[in-house]
Amino acid sequence: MNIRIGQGFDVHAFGDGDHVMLGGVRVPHERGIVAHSDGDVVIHALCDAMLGALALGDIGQHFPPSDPQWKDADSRAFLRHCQTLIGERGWQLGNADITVICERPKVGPHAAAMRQLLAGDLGLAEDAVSIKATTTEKLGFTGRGEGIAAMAVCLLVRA
Ligand SMILES: Nc1ccn([C@@H]2O[C@H](COP(=O)(O)O)[C@@H](O)[C@H]2O)c(=O)n1
Ligand SMILES: C[C@@]1(CO)OP(=O)(O)OP(=O)(O)OC[C@H]1O
Repeated sequence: MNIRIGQGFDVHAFGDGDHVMLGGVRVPHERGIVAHSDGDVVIHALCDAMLGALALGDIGQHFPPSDPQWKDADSRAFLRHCQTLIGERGWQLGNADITVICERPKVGPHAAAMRQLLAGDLGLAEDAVSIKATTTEKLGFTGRGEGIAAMAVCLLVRA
């Protein structure tokens, strides 16, 4: 087969702070994120999609939350690592589609910046990186504003 598909999902709770990192973009918010790293759910979900397409486990196996090396880490380092793994195995990322799930912050105003940054990091055209967002109509933990979630799907093609 010359194509592979991968999917990823991540959740983080809101905590103290004044911003959330989403797709490498610092988004002002009245809450922060509880996480070992910078808590970027967009990048974590995307990394899990990339690792899933390679059947190489998940982000926690590559960057254990018990390892102080990853405390407050910039999640873009995880993304670059996953991109390297893809290249080493003779694949290249075709496209990625990501959905952020939260009531707030509003993602739409920051989506273009996220696409630009992620596409740059991944060596892709911006139209190969999609960022979408939805609320859960005030239902569940995202609806109550307790946390934020992201889902990602990606396609790998033979290099
Ligand atoms: N955090 C969010 C959530 C949603 N959006 C945008 O609003 C649209 C409507 O959301 P519904 O959950 O009511 O369907 C959605 O399609 C997004 O365009 C957003 O930007 N940020
Ligand atoms: C990213 C890592 C890094 O230690 O920790 P967290 O920032 O807590 O994020 P999570 O989505 O739980 O993924 C696990 C870890 O790999």
